[in-house]
Amino acid sequence: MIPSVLWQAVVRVVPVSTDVPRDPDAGSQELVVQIQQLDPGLPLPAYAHPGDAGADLLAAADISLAPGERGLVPTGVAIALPEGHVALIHPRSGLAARHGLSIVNTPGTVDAGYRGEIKVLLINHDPVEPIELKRGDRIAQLVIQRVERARFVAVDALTDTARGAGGYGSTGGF
Ligand SMILES: O=c1ccn([C@H]2C[C@H](O)[C@@H](COP(=O)(O)OP(=O)(O)OP(=O)(O)O)O2)c(=O)[nH]1
Ligand SMILES: [Mg+2]
Repeated sequence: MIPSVLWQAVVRVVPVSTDVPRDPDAGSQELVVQIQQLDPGLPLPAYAHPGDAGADLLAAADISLAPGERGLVPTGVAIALPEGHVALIHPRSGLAARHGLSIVNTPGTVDAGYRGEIKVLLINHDPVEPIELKRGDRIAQLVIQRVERARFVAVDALTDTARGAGGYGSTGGF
């Protein structure tokens, strides 16, 4: 039996085994992701601040959305995510708050095996005002995460939990 303090020390020094490429100059937080510029005139997606979770995606075309209208907007980039990762396309809160701009399928899912152009399915939720977007505008943000793949095992009954089948407001609300 290893004492808890010693066990924690052991856990801390054991290197995590991973075959995901990492930039040796950028510390362990940065994952290297290959990106193809399908529209070389546009800057690459970028993080606005250190520590940001999302890299801003740019519109590769002008687009006008009438109230309630949606549109599939090209971003001019394709990526090759390392296996075991996903890129999620999230709305930008500023555009949502100011203009009612969101994403129909939020968050959009970019699979590790996808090599096509990343596109953003925008929607104008404003009931009155159209939204005019210009090529180069930052329209969404890409959050890259590790992801698990499940092996689904069929069983007759699931394990018991405190929540059980309660949901959809089972704990109350306002
Ligand atoms: O907002 C999005 C959502 C998806 N994709 C691309 C990447 C993703 O890997 C692929 C398929 O997306 P998804 O699985 O969500 O769509 P589907 O309707 O299930 O299509 P498919 O049958 O091709 O999987 O389309 C985007 O570029 N933007
Ligand atoms: Mg799919």
